[in-house]
Amino acid sequence: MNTPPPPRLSVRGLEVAFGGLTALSGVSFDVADGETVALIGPNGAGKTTVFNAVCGLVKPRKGTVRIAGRPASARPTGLLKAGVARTLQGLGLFEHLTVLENVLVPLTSLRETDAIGKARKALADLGLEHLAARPAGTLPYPERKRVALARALATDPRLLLLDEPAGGLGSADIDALADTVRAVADGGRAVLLVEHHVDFVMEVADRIVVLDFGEVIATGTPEAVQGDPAVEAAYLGLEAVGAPTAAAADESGTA
Ligand SMILES: Nc1ncnc2c1ncn2[C@@H]1O[C@H](COP(=O)(O)OP(=O)(O)OP(=O)(O)O)[C@@H](O)[C@H]1O
Repeated sequence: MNTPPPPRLSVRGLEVAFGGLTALSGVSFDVADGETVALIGPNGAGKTTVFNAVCGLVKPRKGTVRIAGRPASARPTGLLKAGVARTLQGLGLFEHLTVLENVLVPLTSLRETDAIGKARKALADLGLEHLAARPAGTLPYPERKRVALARALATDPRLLLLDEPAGGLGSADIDALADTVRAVADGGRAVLLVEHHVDFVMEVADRIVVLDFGEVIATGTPEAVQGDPAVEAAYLGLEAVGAPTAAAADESGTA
């Protein structure tokens, strides 16, 4: 009998503490090849900490993170080798380098011509080729955000981690981003994203994992999660699944 291959990403029983604060407790979920999973939850729920644990930036007190069945590496080169790429909330671009040079940064281990070919293809895929020679810092925010995504995609990741990819974008850019994410997953890659933008999550996610106070309170399709009473309660009575703003949280606290 053939054993099925392990999931691209498998998180099991993750527990992370910062001093006396338990930021994550018993967090488990998988992401399969070709699947887009969104991690959502109110502010401070632990979403970024999950990302950081997957990338080895925080050390779990308990639990495991496996990439295609192997323990995840804590080193950037190890992650690259394991086919993991991540975009950052702060983008992390080198503002004085050109767009092309930024996309080349994770490709330094390749022969120069191969690296340039991959970088140019990633830029072309995201409609950025004409901006290749521009210093990244001179571009408007949506373009800079696309450069960061191109840099991650240029590495041909098997697992793409997106930290608030829709944040700060207008609706046209969000639609284009949704197309890109769908194309990435349709190409067989696994995508894990942290996102506050409800409509975007509902559109691109195959599955949603909802965190609250560091624990998974629901997992399922966007439709299932949207109607889950525990999720509604976590969002303090907001009508739909989404990130409560500070104002919304205050209002519900005084309601
Ligand atoms: N380096 C750290 N040191 C101490 N506490 C931390 C650290 N990083 C996160 N925390 C705490 O861990 C908890 C989870 O934080 P995390 O940033 O993962 O939440 P989040 O769901 O990503 O929130 P947001 O939506 O606001 O980005 C919070 O209580 C936060 O204050």
